[in-house]
Amino acid sequence: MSNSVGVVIVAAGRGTRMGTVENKQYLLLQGKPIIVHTLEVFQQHELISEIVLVTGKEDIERCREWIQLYKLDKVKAIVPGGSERQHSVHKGLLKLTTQWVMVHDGVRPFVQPNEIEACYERAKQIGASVLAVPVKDTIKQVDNEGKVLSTPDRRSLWAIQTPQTFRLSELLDAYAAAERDGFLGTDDSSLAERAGIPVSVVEGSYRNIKITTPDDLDFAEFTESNRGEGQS
Ligand SMILES: Nc1ccn([C@@H]2O[C@H](COP(=O)(O)OP(=O)(O)OP(=O)(O)O)[C@@H](O)[C@H]2O)c(=O)n1
Ligand SMILES: C[C@](O)(CO)[C@H](O)COP(=O)(O)O
Repeated sequence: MSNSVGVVIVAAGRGTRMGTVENKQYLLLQGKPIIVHTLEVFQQHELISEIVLVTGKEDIERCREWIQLYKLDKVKAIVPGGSERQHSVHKGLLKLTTQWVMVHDGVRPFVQPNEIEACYERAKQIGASVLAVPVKDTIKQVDNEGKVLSTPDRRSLWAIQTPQTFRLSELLDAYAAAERDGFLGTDDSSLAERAGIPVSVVEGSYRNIKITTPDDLDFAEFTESNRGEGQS
């Protein structure tokens, strides 16, 4: 239990922006479901002792079969998700028994082992951490009619990824508070921030994409087929 690290991998989304019949987390990348690629990164990491996988209720059985087939023996539970990502994460958190938790999107298969380690080290120092990259484009705030309202200073803007790392007890409290207050966030850190938990960014890689739209699949195929050929 002391300094043990578990991970909740959420894969209960519908993938509406991808628009495929098959849910995007189960599409094949080099012959293997995307969710299996993601699970393998954490299965193979020495820091991680437990994995909780959150999926659609109708997908639990096939996920169980893949877990057997690919020998993913760190997966301690497969739980059905909720209607929003936040609900899915919450259900997963309730199954973990470790001191620390990483929350990771099932559709981010390109996270690197050294990034996982850096996230954990920073969380131990600060309280919590999120993997992120500085934004490369100029960002504008725009109103509903398309009128530009402002141009925030890019130097303070980061695009946030996963994993996001917390003390499990603190994140559970933050989730309970969000539910009580009816707060819905698009990431886990936003719940921690409103609970007063200090969060630090860890600079990651632009390759750690969330596979969201069809163009992301082209990138994913390219990256996976070039693995081991100079790609980190
Ligand atoms: N109710 C939900 C919604 C999302 N997720 C998971 O959260 C991650 C990030 O969500 P996103 O990529 O936006 O997935 P979807 O919600 O599936 O996509 P979309 O918004 O296009 O429908 C994904 O691994 C997704 O499966 C989840 O577990 N439960
Ligand atoms: C958690 C996340 O991946 C960080 O970028 C992202 O916020 C998930 O948001 P989505 O709207 O569910 O894609």
